[in-house]
Amino acid sequence: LQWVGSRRRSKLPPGPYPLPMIGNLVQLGTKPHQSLAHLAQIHGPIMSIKLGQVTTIVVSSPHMAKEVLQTHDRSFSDKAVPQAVHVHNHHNHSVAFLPVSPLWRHLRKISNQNLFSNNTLDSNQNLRRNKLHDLINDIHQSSLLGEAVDIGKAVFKTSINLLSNTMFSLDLVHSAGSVGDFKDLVVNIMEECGRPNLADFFPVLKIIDPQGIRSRNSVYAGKIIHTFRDLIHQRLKLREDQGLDSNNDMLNTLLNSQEMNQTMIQHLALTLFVAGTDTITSTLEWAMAELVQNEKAMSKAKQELEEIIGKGKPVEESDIAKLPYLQAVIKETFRLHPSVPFLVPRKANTNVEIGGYTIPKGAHVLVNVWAIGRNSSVWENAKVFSPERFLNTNIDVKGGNYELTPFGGGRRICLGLPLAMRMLYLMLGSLVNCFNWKLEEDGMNMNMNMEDKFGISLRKAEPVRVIPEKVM
Ligand code: HEM
Repeated sequence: LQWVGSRRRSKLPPGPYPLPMIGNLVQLGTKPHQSLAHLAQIHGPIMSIKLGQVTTIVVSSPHMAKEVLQTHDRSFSDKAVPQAVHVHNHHNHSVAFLPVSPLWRHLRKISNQNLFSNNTLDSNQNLRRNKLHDLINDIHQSSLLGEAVDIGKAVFKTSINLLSNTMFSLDLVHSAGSVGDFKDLVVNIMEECGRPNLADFFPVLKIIDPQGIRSRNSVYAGKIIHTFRDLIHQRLKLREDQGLDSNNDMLNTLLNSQEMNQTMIQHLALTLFVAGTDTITSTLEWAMAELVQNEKAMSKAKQELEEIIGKGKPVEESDIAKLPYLQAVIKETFRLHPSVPFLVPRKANTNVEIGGYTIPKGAHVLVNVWAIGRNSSVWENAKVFSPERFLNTNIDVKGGNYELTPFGGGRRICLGLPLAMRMLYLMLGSLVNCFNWKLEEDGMNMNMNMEDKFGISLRKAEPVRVIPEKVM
């Protein structure tokens, strides 16, 4: 491994330079977002690290993020596809990993039309309302029993069933008990994709798969793909028996599309389910963790909800625009705990000059949004959870404010952003307005472990377990 430094006007890689801190090298494997943020404080907002045959550029300032995501979007719009994704030919089918190409455009368009456009989302609000009510009922049952709720599990069940209803018109997870299996598969996939893999840096190791990452991921992804394959077969049988498909869902549309075959549908579903469930779950876990420890923010959020929609009621999508404090809580959660801390790594498709450096063609480019969110020259009291900082600003998360880009930006911006935002507001607002919460251990909202765990996404290392009390 070579630390090749961050000198201005240098053509990268000019090194090698000695790595400044061995501790950081060790940490690179387990907490790369933190150690690279630390190195950025010393070496500036653009760094280059060469491991094996791969040069990785890490940018850590809003200005550099803008260079990558907007100014040179075209040059950085392909993805650096990890070996972990080379399973079941997923890299050749997934909208998240395909290079910008006619197939990628088609998959984005068909997903937008059927899932994410404002018209579609407005027309299937009822689905989300129903799944939200299931969530509130589950939590109400726990409150009657005085049981703690594992927020991650509860939210994961809601997210996955919401997606499975939109796509397949059914609940994929029925009981709280069966959430674990599917959640474990998704979490394992994210962890394997984020794990440093020697085969990504030394191509000669690709066949050997020395850490077993590809082979484990093949098993996890295979299980999910089989589930979707069975669902597609059941639907085809139904269409054959009944002569028509009365389900008004995404599967119906995809099966009718000349441009999609069954394999493409399975991989699209895998991409959307994995990308969409882990990110939403971890964001809500962090938001609840911050709120239960921050009495002032929690009571302000409750007060706003009570005034605008009424005490103890679930949030409706039409309420969202009237809830600035809730919106600020979500933004503040994204600032401190972006669920995809480096975005999905990009790959330079040509030599590009940014900020005085030449990024070589083929280099991997990471935008450290975690570091940007905690940078004290960008944010006042950067370490403090304070939703108020967003109350009188126009900063939003839609890819135009480079100090806050949890969904990325440019043409590869998160496809699921419009759905994600609706789900986050609905779930967080309703959890806050329908229940009072205290920590499981002793009710003292002081000592929650706020350590994170890096996969490709950043989750809480320990689950958030909190005891609900129904608001009457
Ligand atoms: C809190 C929620 C979410 C966060 C923070 C998030 C974040 C991200 C990020 C950072 C990227 C990479 C963007 C870039 O490289 O510029 C991405 C891509 C993507 N996301 Fe999300 N995401 C979320 C929810 C969802 C949901 C709900 C879905 C779908 C159901 C989804 C589907 C996708 C897809 C398909 C891509 C790949 C797009 C492409 O490469 O063209 N995401 N997301």
